[in-house]
Order: sequence, then structure tokens, then C-alpha cells
Amino acid sequence: MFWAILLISGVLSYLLLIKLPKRQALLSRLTSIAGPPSLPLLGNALDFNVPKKDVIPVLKSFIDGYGTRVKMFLGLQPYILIANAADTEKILASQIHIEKSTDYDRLHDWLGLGLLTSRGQQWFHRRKQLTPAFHFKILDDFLRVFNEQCSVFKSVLERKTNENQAFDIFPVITHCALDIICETAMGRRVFAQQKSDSEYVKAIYRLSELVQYRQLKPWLHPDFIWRLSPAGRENEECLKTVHGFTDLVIRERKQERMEMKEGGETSKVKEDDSIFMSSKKKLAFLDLLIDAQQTDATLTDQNIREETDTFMFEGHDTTSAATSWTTFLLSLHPEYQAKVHQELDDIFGSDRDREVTMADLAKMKYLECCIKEGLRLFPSVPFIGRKILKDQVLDDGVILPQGVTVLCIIYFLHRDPTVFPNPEKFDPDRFKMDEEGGAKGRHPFAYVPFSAGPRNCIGQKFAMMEEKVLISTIFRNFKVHAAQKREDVDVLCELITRPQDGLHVTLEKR
Ligand code: HEM
Repeated sequence: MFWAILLISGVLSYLLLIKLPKRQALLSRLTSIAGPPSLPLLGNALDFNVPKKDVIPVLKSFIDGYGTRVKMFLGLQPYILIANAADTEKILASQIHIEKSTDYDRLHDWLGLGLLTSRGQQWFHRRKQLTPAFHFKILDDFLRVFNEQCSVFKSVLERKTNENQAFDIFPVITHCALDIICETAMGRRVFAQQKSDSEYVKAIYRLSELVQYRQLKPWLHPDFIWRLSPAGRENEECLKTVHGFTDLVIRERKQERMEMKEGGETSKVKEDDSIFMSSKKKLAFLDLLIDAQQTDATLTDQNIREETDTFMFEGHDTTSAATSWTTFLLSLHPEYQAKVHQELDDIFGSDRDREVTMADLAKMKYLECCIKEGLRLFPSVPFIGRKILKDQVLDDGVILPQGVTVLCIIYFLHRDPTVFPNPEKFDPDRFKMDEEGGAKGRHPFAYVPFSAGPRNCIGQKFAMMEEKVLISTIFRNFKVHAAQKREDVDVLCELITRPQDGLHVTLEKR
């Protein structure tokens, strides 16, 4: 009893003497930014207590009512939502506000302090260490993996065509992206396209869902409550599976490399090459980290696991969402789809099987416009959260005070009608460089699907290549017809921008 009273009075004193006065001081500096009315302790949490599909309309009502810079509260924490290019530049281009907001803490159990979630010197040092993994030469090597997995992907799609009925293309694309990232990040094949019931694949899927589930329920945010809840316990099980698999791969890969060194590089190509990529090949992500460990004593096995898990997470959900949305948008627009078909026929002729080369990718100019327009309308990452670490003056003199959290809402930034007239319209020509109404002269921070500035997406070239190989595989071989209207798709802005109930299409062989 004594200890309970001591604990409660400790918490109350902390709130009354430290937290609340600090918050009051912060609020007094935010009066020049307007926002919707909020409740004393809950803030605007009740505004978001709506079905998941209604979160976007709530945010839209804030922006319509108060402009592209809005103040709101989640619990006691003030947030400034921004959805205009000038403010976005101030935050993303800054060398100071490079720390992610506390909303990313929900990812720590899974990703630890990997590149996405780390801060300060650790982030800076690791970013430098990992940047060479995305060198052009290494991406060129990965093209072989993209091509191999896309040949499996093509046969999966052929089976779907034969079944002759509408299907959700989202999971089909996701399994291919998962196969690609497993092989490129870890050098492992998990055969997600052939057997999506693998424990590892299922656990990865479930973890994303559980992180999102917890994010929307503030009462599950304290770790000790989360761990006691049924969802928290399930999360623990999934983490065991995912971390166990990554640890195993790292151990085996280290062992294999040691054997290679001892036996000479050429003599030891692992027998089971259907599981491991050829040992003669450099595995950029994992190998780079294992190599770095030789000279960097601070890089532990756990750090290597965190970075590998980060690539697994950031590197497949994002690309599969982007690929799925663009494919669906093209299925709704036969006129643009015909242009894509024409471009691919100009590159490949009637050859449906030749592997895609780097030179082919460079020629897919119109497809690139379609992908960019898909990412404008459905940016895979809908929000970016940053802590303001030092007072930030905006162009009109308004100050974002130190301690406030900023959410860059990419989803609405990309719908600014002053930059993108008729913003809901899918129009790939917006990204033609040299045309009236095209990309030329646009504010550089009006379109940031890969973020921008020092913490931009390290994998964006990899992502663009992968999307082109996947989408060209689809449209070289098939005509895609939408089986639902765009207005019937409920869009969820969660960790990733995804459809609530999939994206349904039918395929017709070309
Ligand atoms: C269409 C595909 C992709 C999109 C739209 C995308 C978008 C983004 C965005 C917006 C961020 C900033 C996130 C934030 O600040 O919260 C980011 C960061 C990151 N992305 Fe991507 N991404 C994609 C694909 C990839 C791929 C394929 C990889 C790896 C293979 C990757 C690895 C990362 C990493 C490690 C970070 C953290 C970078 C840092 O903080 O230094 N992404 N991505």
C-alpha cells in the first residue's frame, strides 16, 4: 500500500510540477497556429475514434477548415500537421530536426535502433556505412534477382488468368516483393510466392498489423500494458519468429563466409544454392554489415539484426503498395495503359520472356511518369513525424517551438490544388519534364514520396528499379482490367497507404 501511494504521488508530482508547466509554456508559443477544438486530456483523440477508413476524411476536414498548417493534440502532446511545400522544406531539409517523433517508438521492439528509427551520431555513422550498399554496381547485380523472381511472378499471374475471375492483386505483388527483399537483404530465399504460409512470412505480415493496431490505441502504448495484452503477447511470438530467423541467417552467413575464406573463394559455392544466393556474389546489405564488423568494434550482432530487419520492413511493404496502386490506376485508365503497352513493345518487341536490363529500365520513361503519379496519389509512406529540436522560423515568421512534434502529411501535400490542379485525377503527364503543366519549375518539396533532405529514403533507386521490373512484367504480358471503381476503394493511411479490402482486377493475356 505504502509503495502504491508513493508511486501515485510520484507520478502526480511529476505531472503537476514538471510536465504540465512545460506543456503550458509550449502551448503559449503555439497560439498563432489554428486548429480544431480539443478536449483537456484527450486532445483530438475522439476525432480519430472513427472507422479506419474515415481517418483521411477527418484529416481533410482539418486541412479544409484551418489550412495546410494545423495544430492538434493527441492526449497531451501537441502536433503541427503540415501539408504545404514551403513548411515541408523547412523540416525535411533541416540538418537539425533529423530525429523521428515518439510515434516511431512503437517500432522499437521489432526494428530496434536501425537506420529508420535511430538518432544522432548513431544514425549518421550507420547511414554512412550503409550508403555504398545502394551503389549503381550493386543495384545492377540485384537486377538478376528481380528478373528471377519476376519470372515466378509471371507464372503466378498466368495461373490467375486461367482461373478467369477477379482477384486481389495486392497480396500477389507483396509476395513477390517479399521474395526480392529477402534475397537482396539477407541472401535467403523464402519462396513467399510459392508458399505464403511460411512461419516467417506470416510473422512479418502480422507484425505490421500489430504495430498499427497498437498505434491507434493510446492505452496500449505503455510497454508493460502492451506486453500483458493478448495482442502484445502475440506480438512477442511474432518477434521471436522474425528475430530468430534473422539471427539464424546472420550466423549461417558468417559461417559460410568463414569457410569460403579458409577454402578459397572459388572452390566453395554452397551446395544448396536454391536457398542461398551464390556465395560468389556480394550480398550488399548483410555482407556489407558483416564486413564492417571487422573494423568497427561498436557494430554488434544485434545492430546487424536491427539493420537487416529494417531493410526487410522498409524494403517490401513500401514497394508492394506502390506497385499495386500504380497497376490498379492503370487498370482504371485503358488510354494510359495503351501507352505503357506501346512503350514496352517498343523496348521488347513481341519477346515476352527476355530479361529486363539496365538499358531497358532507362527507356521506360512513360512508365516512370505513371509510377511517379501513382506515388503522388498514394504515397507508400503517408506521414513523416519529426521532433522540433530547436525553434524553427517559417517563411511567414511563425515559429515552431522546440519540443513540438511535426507531422508532414505527404498524402495531402501531394493533393495541394495550387501545385497539382484537379488533384484527384490520375494524370501521368504531370511528371513529363518538358511539358506545360509538367514537373519543370515545381517546388522541389511539393512532391516527396521518398522524403527528402538528410533522412530521405536510402532505397529509392532500388525501389524505382524494382517497381519498373514488376510493372513491366505485368504489362508486357497482360491487359489489366479494374474489377472495382476507384471510389469504392477505402484507403487507409497507416504505416503504409493501403486499400482496406484489396485492389481487385482481372487479367487478359496479350
Ligand atoms: C516505393 C518504395 C519506397 C518508398 C515510397 C519509400 C519511402 C520512404 C520514406 C518516405 C522514408 C522516410 C521515412 C521517415 O522519415 O519516416 C524512407 C526511409 C527509408 N527507406 Fe524507403 N521507401 C521505399 C522503398 C525502400 C526500399 C526498397 C528500401 C530498402 C531496400 C528502403 C529503405 C529505407 C530506409 C532504411 C529508410 C530510413 C532512412 C534513414 O532514416 O536514413 N525504402 N523511405
